[in-house]
Amino acid sequence: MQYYSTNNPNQKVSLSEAVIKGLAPDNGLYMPERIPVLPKELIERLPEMSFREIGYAVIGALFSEDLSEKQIHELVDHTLTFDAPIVKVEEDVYSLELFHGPTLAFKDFGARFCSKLMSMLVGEKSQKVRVLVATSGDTGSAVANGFLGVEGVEVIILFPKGKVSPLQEKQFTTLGQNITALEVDGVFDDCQTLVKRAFLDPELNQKLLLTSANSINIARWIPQCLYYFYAYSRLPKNGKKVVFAVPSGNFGNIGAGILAQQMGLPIDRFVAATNVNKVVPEYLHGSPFQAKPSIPTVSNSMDVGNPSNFPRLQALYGGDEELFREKVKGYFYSDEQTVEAIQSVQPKGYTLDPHGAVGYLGLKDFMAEHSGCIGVFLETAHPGKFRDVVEEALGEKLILPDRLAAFLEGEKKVIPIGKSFAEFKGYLERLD
Ligand SMILES: N[C@@H](CCOP(=O)(O)O)C(=O)O
Repeated sequence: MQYYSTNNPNQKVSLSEAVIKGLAPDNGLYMPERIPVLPKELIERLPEMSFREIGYAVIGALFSEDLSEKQIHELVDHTLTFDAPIVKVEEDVYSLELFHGPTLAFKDFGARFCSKLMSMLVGEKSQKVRVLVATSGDTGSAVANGFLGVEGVEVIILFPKGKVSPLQEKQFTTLGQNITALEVDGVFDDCQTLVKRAFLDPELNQKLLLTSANSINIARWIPQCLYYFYAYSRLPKNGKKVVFAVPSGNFGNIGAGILAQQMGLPIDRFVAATNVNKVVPEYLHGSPFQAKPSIPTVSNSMDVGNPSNFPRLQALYGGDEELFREKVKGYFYSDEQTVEAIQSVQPKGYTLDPHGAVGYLGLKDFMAEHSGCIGVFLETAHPGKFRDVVEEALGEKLILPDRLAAFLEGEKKVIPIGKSFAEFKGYLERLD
């Protein structure tokens, strides 16, 4: 299978090149040239299959031209080491809990897959691989964890100073070893711009082997489709139309859901739910797409003003805006609404995190306008990662899972930098 750049469908590369480069040289995102459709019988059999069996079938359909069956099994086994249960919150409303991995966020799936696939494809390179990552909170910790101690790889994480939750920050600034955190005096979009410029800089690429573990890289993006298949297979549908509501920032997660749908998973619609960083909901309501500076919110992982994966969503709908707006419904919410959702759902016995709360609100609004649906919202991170916000909303202390509390022990180590590319480039040029 080859992968084309969203900026030029004729610009195609192999799986290996797409993964190692991360971003296409024309600044486009790589996309599979063909989306394989799974046989109907397989979709019908999903409820009898384990998460890993589903993984072998889905990843096999996408990668079997490039990887052996053994490699596909290794990749899936390495990735799916924890569950992604669906939990009933209300009648016809389910939470897909994606926080049971090592760093308690959905990014663990993609980060684990990405690190494994990269090590398979890079092989015994004599040159050190530098993984550059921009994070608004969760990607940083998942990638740091996924690549910690991997020989021949150095991870450089750029995060916006003061704009990620204290626990998220601890998760990627305390690890040491091959993980370095750069604290950028700016917003997430500045971090994302810096890493993208580095990938396109001829001098840097002459000297260093740079790649990405953000969802711009297909190795991070594609495996996120797996939990849509799994959740669908476990949902008691009772003949109702299935809707997924996805709290969205960089829009990779919802893109992976649309990929699953186009591979034959019978999802009726998607809800793209955001905080006040609402450029995509505005587009879905008919405005032209217009990137804007990001605004800090209580759901900080979604504080993205220029979502990287927007071109990928356009590509998935073949550039048909009408179809895109028909299949994906956009909603956005203020911090007050987010906090109210956390408060109103708690008495039902379920604790939302601020991102899941935005997804829940989007799902409820969609269901109020469309009858006969059953809905799943993605709980993208554990509420404990945002304990300041959640504890204040609920007026009670949260019990942190041990593996989250353990991060509090470490000492924060960062390199502060400004948001100019010259400064970042200077830092990279000094690496040996
Ligand atoms: N929400 C993200 C921002 C980066 O997104 P990615 O999916 O492209 O890595 C974060 O938590 O860092």
